[in-house]
Amino acid sequence: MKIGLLGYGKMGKTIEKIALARQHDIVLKVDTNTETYTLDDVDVAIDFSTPDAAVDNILKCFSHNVPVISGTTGWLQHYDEVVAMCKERDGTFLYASNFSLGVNIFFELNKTLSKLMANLPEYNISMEEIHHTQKLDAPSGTAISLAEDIIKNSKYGTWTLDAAKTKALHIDAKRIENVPGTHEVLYTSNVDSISIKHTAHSREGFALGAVIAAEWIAGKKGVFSMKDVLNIG
Ligand SMILES: NC(=O)C1=CN([C@@H]2O[C@H](COP(=O)(O)OP(=O)(O)OC[C@H]3O[C@@H](n4cnc5c(N)ncnc54)[C@H](OP(=O)(O)O)[C@@H]3O)[C@@H](O)[C@H]2O)C=CC1
Ligand SMILES: O=C(O)C1=N[C@H](C(=O)O)C[C@H](O)C1
Repeated sequence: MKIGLLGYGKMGKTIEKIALARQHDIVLKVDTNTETYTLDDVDVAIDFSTPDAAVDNILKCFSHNVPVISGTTGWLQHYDEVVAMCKERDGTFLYASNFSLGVNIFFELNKTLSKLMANLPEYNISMEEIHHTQKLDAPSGTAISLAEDIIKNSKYGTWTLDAAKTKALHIDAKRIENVPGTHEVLYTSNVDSISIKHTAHSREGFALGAVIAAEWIAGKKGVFSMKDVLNIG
């Protein structure tokens, strides 16, 4: 498969390594030094760019009839518009806040735990996410996905980064040098605590998931998620 990388930073380079090992060709690498480029030779584009760049990159793929996988976070306020545009253009699109198999299992654990805890308001819920210091967005896209699933079954109507807002689900977003991505959900009552935690040891799990999604999506039309790819949940 001929893959185009829209974003050739930490993730783009990790994806390149894994895609080459799986016998794919990288025919395009785009970063801020790229002045113009064509998608003519690309079978599937993989966007791991920046919150400001992602929407234009994805729409450009729809215009050129190229299936696109996006893992860029921090642009989700435009998700519904992008989905509508994909349908209008009969395009192919898959977004995931986290492509790793482990986190997608963790998403299912989080949903199950939140349902079990739904009628136990004596537990306060909080979350922590830790990432490297170059990360542009906070909280992480993964933390937002986890929070949205918790909120559906809890006393909290929304999430917040502000610990003083005790009526909202607090997400503590920490930035520490070289941390690839850690997420924890914590339930605490007066008598005990329950927590679930996922720790990424490198970026390879995210990159492998994105390449598997690109392999899976080739030849398909529509809007998909990692649940479709992994057949879980
Ligand atoms: N969903 C998931 O599983 C994961 C998602 N992410 C997300 O992926 C994104 C990228 O992460 P990461 O690789 O660590 O970030 P980096 O900052 O290392 O890389 C971003 C890349 O995007 C490039 N870029 C900037 N503007 C554009 C543009 N207009 N078009 C194309 N490329 C552009 C940058 O160029 P230059 O190098 O010239 O600045 C850089 O190469 C983030 O949003 C992050 O949150 C990260 C890991 C996993
Ligand atoms: O920026 C990162 O590095 C990561 N971003 C994603 C997110 O925002 O959830 C996924 C992963 O945690 C790494």
